[in-house]
Amino acid sequence: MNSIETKDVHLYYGDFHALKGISTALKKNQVTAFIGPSGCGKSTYLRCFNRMNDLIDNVKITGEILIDEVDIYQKNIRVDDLRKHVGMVFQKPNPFPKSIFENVAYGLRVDGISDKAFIEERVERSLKQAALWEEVKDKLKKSAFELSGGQQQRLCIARTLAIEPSVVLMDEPASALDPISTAKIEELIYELKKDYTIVIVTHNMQQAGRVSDHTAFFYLGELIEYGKTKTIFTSPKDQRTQNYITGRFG
Ligand SMILES: Nc1ncnc2c1ncn2[C@@H]1O[C@H](COP(=O)(O)OP(=O)(O)OP(=O)(O)O)[C@@H](O)[C@H]1O
Repeated sequence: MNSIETKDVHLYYGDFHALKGISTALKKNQVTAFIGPSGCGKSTYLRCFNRMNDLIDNVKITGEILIDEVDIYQKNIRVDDLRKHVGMVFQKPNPFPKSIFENVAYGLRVDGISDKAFIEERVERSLKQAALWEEVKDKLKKSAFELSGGQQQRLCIARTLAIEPSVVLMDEPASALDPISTAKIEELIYELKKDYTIVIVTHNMQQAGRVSDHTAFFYLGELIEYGKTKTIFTSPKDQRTQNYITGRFG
């Protein structure tokens, strides 16, 4: 079953044609990695899935994007609801200036939930899912800024999970982290796919190889090749994919 399906997606930043007719079907409960040289459109395409590009002036998008069979660019879509369904984790951890607990509870409170026991249960569950609970359970009232970078990133993941999205988008989630924190995030991604569909942008090809089931290779705004990660890395069909994965450019 597919979680994300796109048909002939084009995106323009003003006159600049950044995405050139991208069609894909990304499977549910799988990890898909987007790879490709800098500036090829990976993040732009990822940001289409929760309409983050709406925030940028002068952007024009054509084509169709369905998430869990709903056309997310239809007129009657509420973007707030879409972003609950499609969560996002950014490159740099961006916790709020609040306690660890309140960071995770934030989305629930914004949603109008006030049941204390419910919130406590959901915060604990989300921190456990993000493999952070054991490290923070005795200091939930402390500021999120007291955590290490890697812990802050797992906190941001917990914050995203707390509102029970179906899809989690990750834009280079480990690129600002040390190797041990990176390994933790990778393990976590692997675990999370049981419950979520995950799309990750990464520059790190070993990482794509370790965490993803499917890989999409982008070049100059086009999707060049998409398939099982193993196949893309061992026997790509397109010469450009071959050149990229063997380090000949990018
Ligand atoms: N807000 C914007 N306004 C104008 N052009 C943009 C904007 N954001 C991105 N671009 C351009 O669109 C193209 C694709 O950028 P994008 O960030 O999606 O690439 P990327 O593959 O994610 O790159 P990187 O790996 O370096 O993050 C680039 O040429 C970039 O300069």
